[in-house]
Amino acid sequence: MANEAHGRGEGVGLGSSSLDLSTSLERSVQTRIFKIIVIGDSNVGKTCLAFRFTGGSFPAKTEATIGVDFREKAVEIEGERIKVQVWDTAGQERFRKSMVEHYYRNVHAVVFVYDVTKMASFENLKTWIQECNGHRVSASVPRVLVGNKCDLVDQIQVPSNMALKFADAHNMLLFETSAKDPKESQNVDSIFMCLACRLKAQKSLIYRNVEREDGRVRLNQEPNPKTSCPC
Ligand SMILES: Nc1nc2c(ncn2[C@@H]2O[C@H](COP(=O)(O)OP(=O)(O)OP(=O)(O)O)[C@@H](O)[C@H]2O)c(=O)[nH]1
Ligand SMILES: [Mg+2]
Repeated sequence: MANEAHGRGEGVGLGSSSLDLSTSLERSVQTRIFKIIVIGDSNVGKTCLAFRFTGGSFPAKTEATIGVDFREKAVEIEGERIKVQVWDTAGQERFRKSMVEHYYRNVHAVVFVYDVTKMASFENLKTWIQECNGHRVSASVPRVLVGNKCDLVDQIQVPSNMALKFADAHNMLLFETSAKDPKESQNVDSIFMCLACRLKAQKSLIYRNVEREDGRVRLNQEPNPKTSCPC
């Protein structure tokens, strides 16, 4: 595993000038990019989870996310180098409303987060799922549920069996973890790695056969042969 990148977007545009387009397309021929969005109430720990996965640590201080923060990490799965692009979204309505369309556009996987010490954040998952469905995110887009802040053992309000039932009903895997506890860091990694493995095993996203016609670059999508997902 290597390489971390980070940026902030209020107007969203990971690519930059058209001059760079050809180069970035060439690069995407070699490296697939999986866009994973992290959704949930404010203060549940979305930023900390994204930071733990991409940066390997717990941030000393966070502020409410405004718009979206992008973090990227290059990983290797079965010999293939893949970029996992984590879109860490704002939970607060006032910081997110102009951005929502961007979050869901071409998304490859969704991570729903609640705080195990706040029942309201679990109950609000229904609203987050509705929003996601309302943006025509296909049923084939993998989704996982993450209960964060498990280190606060004395304050847990959401029992595991309740979360598991909800996850089952929505066809999601459940991860209960802590962005803060260093012992949980592998568990946090496995949230994103599991999704990346599933995405790798799906058809999709692979761009081969870059063709140039009249100076224009065209990319053909090809199905990827099935690979096994470890989770
Ligand atoms: N104890 C504990 N605190 C956590 C954990 N994860 C995050 N926090 C704390 O929870 C607060 C909110 O964390 P953020 O990651 O900023 O929350 P967020 O979901 O990104 O919030 P918005 O950006 O407003 O949507 C911060 O004070 C973190 O330090 C955790 O696993 N355990
Ligand atoms: Mg945040």
